[in-house]
Amino acid sequence: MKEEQSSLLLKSSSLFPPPQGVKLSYGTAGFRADASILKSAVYRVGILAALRSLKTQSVVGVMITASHNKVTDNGVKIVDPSGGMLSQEWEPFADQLVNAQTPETLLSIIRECVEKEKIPFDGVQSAEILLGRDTRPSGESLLEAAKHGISSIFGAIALDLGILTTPQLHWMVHARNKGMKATEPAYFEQISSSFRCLIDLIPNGTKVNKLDNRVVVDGADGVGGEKLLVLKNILTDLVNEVRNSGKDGGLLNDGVGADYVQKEKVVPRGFGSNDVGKRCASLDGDADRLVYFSVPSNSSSKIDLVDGDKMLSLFALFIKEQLNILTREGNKKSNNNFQAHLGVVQTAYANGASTDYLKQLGLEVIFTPTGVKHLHEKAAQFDIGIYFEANGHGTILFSESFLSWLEARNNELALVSEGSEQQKAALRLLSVSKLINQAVGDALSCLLLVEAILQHMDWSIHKWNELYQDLPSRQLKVKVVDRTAVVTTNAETVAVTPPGIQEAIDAETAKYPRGRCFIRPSGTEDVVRVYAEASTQEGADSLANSVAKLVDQFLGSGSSAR
Ligand SMILES: CC(=O)N[C@H]1[C@@H](OP(=O)(O)O)O[C@H](CO)[C@@H](O)[C@@H]1O
Ligand SMILES: [Mg+2]
Repeated sequence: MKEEQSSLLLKSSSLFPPPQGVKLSYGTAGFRADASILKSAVYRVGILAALRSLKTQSVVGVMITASHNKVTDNGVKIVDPSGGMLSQEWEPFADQLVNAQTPETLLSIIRECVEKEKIPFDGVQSAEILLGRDTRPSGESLLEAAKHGISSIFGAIALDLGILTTPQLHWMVHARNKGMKATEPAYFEQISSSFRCLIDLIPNGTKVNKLDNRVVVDGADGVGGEKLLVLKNILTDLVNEVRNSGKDGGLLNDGVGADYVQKEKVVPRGFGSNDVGKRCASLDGDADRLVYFSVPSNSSSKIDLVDGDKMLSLFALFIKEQLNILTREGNKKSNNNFQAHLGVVQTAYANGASTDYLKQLGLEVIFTPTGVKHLHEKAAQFDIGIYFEANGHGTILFSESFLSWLEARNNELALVSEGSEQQKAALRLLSVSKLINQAVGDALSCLLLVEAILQHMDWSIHKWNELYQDLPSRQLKVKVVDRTAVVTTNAETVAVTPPGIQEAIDAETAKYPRGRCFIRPSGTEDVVRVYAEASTQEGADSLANSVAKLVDQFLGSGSSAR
């Protein structure tokens, strides 16, 4: 590393001293903490992003968001050239970099990484980083810190894209590296035109959302609400109303948003008994999660939740149907056949009833630890891989080889049987692959796909919800002295430490019919999470409470709270 580069790094890093006595770690989705202590971390992530871009000789992204967390929190994560999460191999380096106490240690860690990773670091190669942030008030100054980090690497360029949803930034990084247009209008154009294609391909052609039967969306008072209003202007018959759009002064994620709705199973602010029977949906604070819900007639605040597992089931059913049409009878004559391997990926938080349902459909179901980075990696191993977290974060990945086969098959069918059911099925799958975000779970594109499939099936939200009945479940958070004392294995379903806790959980679980329970340390909050399922709600609640007490006993003081 040249002398000028080293002194530039020493000088600029001295402007961003790390907070004393704080250790941050690159958790489930990057660094997250109270925004007031994040400047130094974000500055250093700027440096890291520039190094990653040099290493991969591609465009990378930096997103400043704390998603569903409270408005005073913020966070930062890197988007890899593929549009996915930062390669997990680089996470330890991110931790070291962010926790280095002095500019000199920081410099020596950078030097080590440059050497180990053989990063072309001569100031000749250039790095390019796309920057985005959500609507948090702290976002602007944190974004400036990221720019400082980037510009402390010679030849690195930062492109500030302003306020974006997290999936928009992922989509743009993916698009840029594929040589496609990576702008917000290009994003909206792609998702809205592929949505229109799906609608045009609805059997018998005619169904369009009746005006009084359009979805009502809770925007979590965040960036998703703002962007959905843009989409509403492009697809005028899509959404009935966007509430909590962030424009009317409501506080981000405060009694609103997908996380609140999914975990508390109550209506978000601004919804109530007037909404009985309507199809409602909720985005999270950075619009990478989506859940649906309806308000039952006997209640003003309780909801019937349609979560990520149900979305996964709906998508799986639709894709499977299209694949069946494409490969049935008349098709066998074609020399151009392909047995597409369709698989689904879930985490331990998936409702047990959803897993049973997916297996009944004949699908291969794989489990990974929590966090999209794990699910995405597994889903990418299928020709078509669908992954969802129960909280509504997920997408459908199509392999390059399947897509090229599909394009060729579609062209072949267009010649021999244009407009046939087979060709329509091919076109539907092609449209889904363009509509659904190939980089990461995306609430806006998932909303469009759900809306298109419900119209295709001519299903109400109730009919969709009846695909299977969720097993009653309960989630709790327990504050403990040191959550890292909990170490898990088997896709987080078994706690290896502290010793004896798993046996105690098993003994408790065995008391409940259809009981299932696990604990794990959160990667985004300073808590241990408890998840319990049982055949009744009382059972699930009581199992979760007993296990929360065990966590308290084994891990030291803290109060358990929902
Ligand atoms: C139970 C739960 O919902 N956990 C969420 C939450 O992670 P934790 O590590 O559980 O805090 O935030 C992650 C990032 O948004 C998301 O991927 C994950 O599913
Ligand atoms: Mg989110």
